[in-house]
Amino acid sequence: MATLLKHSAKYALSGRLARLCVHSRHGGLQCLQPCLLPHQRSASTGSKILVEMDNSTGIAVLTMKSPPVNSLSLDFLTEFSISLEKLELDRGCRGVILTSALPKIFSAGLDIMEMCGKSPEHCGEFWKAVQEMWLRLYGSSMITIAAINGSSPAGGCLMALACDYRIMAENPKYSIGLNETQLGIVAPFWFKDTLVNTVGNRVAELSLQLGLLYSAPDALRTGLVDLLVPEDKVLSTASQTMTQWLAIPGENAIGSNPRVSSSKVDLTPKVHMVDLSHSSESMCSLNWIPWTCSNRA
Ligand SMILES: CC/C=C\C/C=C\C/C=C\CC/C=C/CC(=O)SCCNC(=O)CCNC(=O)[C@H](O)C(C)(C)COP(=O)(O)OP(=O)(O)OC[C@H]1O[C@@H](n2cnc3c(N)ncnc32)[C@H](O)[C@@H]1OP(=O)(O)O
Repeated sequence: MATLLKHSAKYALSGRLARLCVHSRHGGLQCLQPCLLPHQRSASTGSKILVEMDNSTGIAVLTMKSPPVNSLSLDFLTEFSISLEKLELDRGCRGVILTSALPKIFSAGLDIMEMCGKSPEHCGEFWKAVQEMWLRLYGSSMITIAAINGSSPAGGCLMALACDYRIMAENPKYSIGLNETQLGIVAPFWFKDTLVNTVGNRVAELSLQLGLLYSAPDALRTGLVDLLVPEDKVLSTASQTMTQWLAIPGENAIGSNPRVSSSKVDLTPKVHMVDLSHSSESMCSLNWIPWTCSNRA
């Protein structure tokens, strides 16, 4: 199943990303600029994402750096998916740590401005980009660890949930959760599935119905995150954890598919790209998103 998803995700993405790459060669899209650092490290940075690859460990750190709150705009999501695809294609990269460069914020979730008074075409494109981000992260054959060093509501929480493991700063001021209902939105079924896979049915049910945002300690209690550590240890703990995970036989294990993360087998919700974009268009044309309505009033 994971292989299937991975291939279908790759198929779904390759056309779009290929187009974007061609586009970028003509200068229309932000280009990731490679540069070399000492100790077998390489880095590439776009305007919203920094990717640092350590070739000696096979671990890449993908740092979101889009002030003020790393909101998931169309540009952000596109750059994110391109960065992840590049790592996926790099046979030397075996693990990705996702973190934020911003103080106090991991990601504020979907960019509210992308959902205000936009055309159905833009909404469709935006929503497709949200799906692509999720497919790419959840279906990744690399080990993915979220180093959650700040608050992470809604789509930010989804990003973390799409990773294999979540380490959060033990700051009680930081919160995380799928709070969509508090905003008058229904979390799509694949948000729900991703949450259920992590915390189980009952916790997911309560979380979604009440739109709960959990403090870091409560997130640990419910299983929404796997580990709390002091804020200044989030990244180093993520690296140590990644090293442990990478020591588990995977690529060379008997009967395994190369680089397919076994933890994801049979857990993958089925997502149909066309169905979801279609629903986003109809929701949009119905002014279903409250921000859209209030902005037009
Ligand atoms: C029409 C739709 C088209 C297609 C979609 C189709 C279907 C969709 C169907 C369903 C979608 C359901 C899924 C939704 C998932 C989501 O992610 S919805 C977004 C939810 N996000 C939030 O609710 C986060 C809101 N923000 C916060 O809680 C806080 O800002 C945060 C804790 C992140 C940070 O707090 P703080 O440090 O105090 O900062 P400020 O609140 O002062 O914010 C600083 C500036 O950042 C701006 N900002 C905050 N969040 C967002 C955001 N999500 N998008 C864009 N901008 C954001 C905020 O306005 C401040 O800006 P300013 O300084 O005032 O200019």
